[in-house]
Amino acid sequence: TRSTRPQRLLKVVQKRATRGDPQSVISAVDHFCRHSEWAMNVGDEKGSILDSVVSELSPEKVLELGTYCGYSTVRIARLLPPGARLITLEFNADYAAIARQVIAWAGLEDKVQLVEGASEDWIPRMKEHYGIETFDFVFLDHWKDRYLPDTKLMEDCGLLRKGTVLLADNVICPGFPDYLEYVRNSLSYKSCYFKSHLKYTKAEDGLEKSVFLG
Ligand SMILES: O=C(NCCO)c1cc(-c2ccc(F)cc2)cc(O)c1O
Ligand SMILES: [Mg+2]
Repeated sequence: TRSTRPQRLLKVVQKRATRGDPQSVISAVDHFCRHSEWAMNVGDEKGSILDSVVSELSPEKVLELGTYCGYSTVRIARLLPPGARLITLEFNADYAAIARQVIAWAGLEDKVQLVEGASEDWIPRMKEHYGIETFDFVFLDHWKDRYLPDTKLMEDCGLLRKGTVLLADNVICPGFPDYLEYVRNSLSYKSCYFKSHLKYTKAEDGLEKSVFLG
């Protein structure tokens, strides 16, 4: 049977990128998406906004919701200080299998814990399973109708602290109106919009950065 798009993306990474070199993995995926097939990763333009937010924060404890093929996982993990940890949750087993190999090819497996399963099942277990008190940075890039319930769940589980930064992909496309309304109107968040484009296209998209005020 025909290979899947994530499988073809992994092949390109293993063919074009150098083992242990995260930047070459990023470039290989960008090349694949720009010249071969569109894929739903954050892309290079929004990716550099993600890079600047992570670099500025230098977070110790990071949560990513929605791994897909591991592109943003690699973008984030390559910028983390020594000893920092990234936990990434992926519901789709096929995506998780590919992402593990992409993360390993980048040589970042020591910084990244990929957890397969539903975010609503795993968020309540972060403390007991992974010894996490609170997260410094959360990247939301999973099912758009899960952004708001999972954010409320993180609040209820005490996983956010004063100053925790939430960065959400896809403000416009596919979009998440309920989450946007919440973080922009809640007194518990200071929110701002980084305008960009849907990866490798002219369509507008953007990232919403929201700081939890406690
Ligand atoms: O569903 C998404 N993510 C969760 C599953 O991994 C997702 C979708 C799209 C997208 C798709 C189809 C289209 F026409 C436009 C955008 C883009 C993204 O950045 C995304 O994260
Ligand atoms: Mg996205």
